[in-house]
Amino acid sequence: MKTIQIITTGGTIGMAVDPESKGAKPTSFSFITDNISLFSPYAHIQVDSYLNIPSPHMTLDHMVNLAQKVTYYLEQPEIDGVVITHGTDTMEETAYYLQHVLPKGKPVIITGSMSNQSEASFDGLQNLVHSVHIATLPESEPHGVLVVFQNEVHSPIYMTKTYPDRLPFFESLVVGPMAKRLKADEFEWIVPALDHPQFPIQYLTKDVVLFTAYAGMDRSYTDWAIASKKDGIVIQALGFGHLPPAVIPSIVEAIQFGIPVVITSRCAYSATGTTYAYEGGGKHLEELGCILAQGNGQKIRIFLSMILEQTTNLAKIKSYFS
Ligand SMILES: NC(=O)C[C@H](N)C(=O)O
Repeated sequence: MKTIQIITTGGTIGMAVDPESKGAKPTSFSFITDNISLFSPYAHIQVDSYLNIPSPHMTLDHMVNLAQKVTYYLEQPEIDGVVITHGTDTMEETAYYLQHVLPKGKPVIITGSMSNQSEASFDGLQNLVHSVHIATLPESEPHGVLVVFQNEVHSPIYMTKTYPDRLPFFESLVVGPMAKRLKADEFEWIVPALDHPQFPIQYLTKDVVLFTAYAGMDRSYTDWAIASKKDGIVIQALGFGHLPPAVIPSIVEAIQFGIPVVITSRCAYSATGTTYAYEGGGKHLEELGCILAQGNGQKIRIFLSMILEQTTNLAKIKSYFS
């Protein structure tokens, strides 16, 4: 029988309705030990009640400390895999970070819930049992970090929270889920493990900001980023990666100051390209020294933060995005 280490960080899965405020707040994870018999067909579990915070409270420091804790457990010969509970709001950022920094070999699964423990629809127990099961499967091993939610298994590279209030909650836009749980304990593995760079970093010390472009945007956000000496700027630009002309002089200044400016798209199916040469078009932005990136803004921000721990050379930074 395999041993799976559960690490709690919080999220709705660790919440119940607070009688005073009548809203969901962090409570305990005792539902795990109360339901141990549901886990025992798959694995022996150990629970590290590490944190119980809502995921909007997650910081880069939390992610770094979590990665260190997960690494510690992965290094223990008696531990076969790790399952992390996490709030769904920023789950994609933490999952993406962990995927790029953790050693490969043993599965690491991230899960949570959309209903809290006071609701009849509480989905945390099911998601957690499925996650423990998936952490024991050899098919999970090449993937490294996976997100398990509502009978689907996702890659942190593509999964994103698409609906805050209804199914499917999470989707892997472009590729779809890596695997689906078809019925009791049967899985269909659909997409092979994806390639991605590994960063041998211990810390995230850089301050990278993320803006969304809009019709009529001016240079005030980017000017503020320059004046505040931010280490990097990511802009979810319009369409295929385009910006209003009023932003451009500030972008030029940022690049002159050595601040990398990374352009992604505010479209749900985010992609950028050099189709347009007009002022602020993708071709023009690239000529100015902007880096065109594929992926959503919140993940590109984590990606740039990791790269900046390795290099601040603009050409080298750009090579990570090719
Ligand atoms: N479903 C959830 O977990 C949402 C919650 N606001 C969180 O991210 O912590």
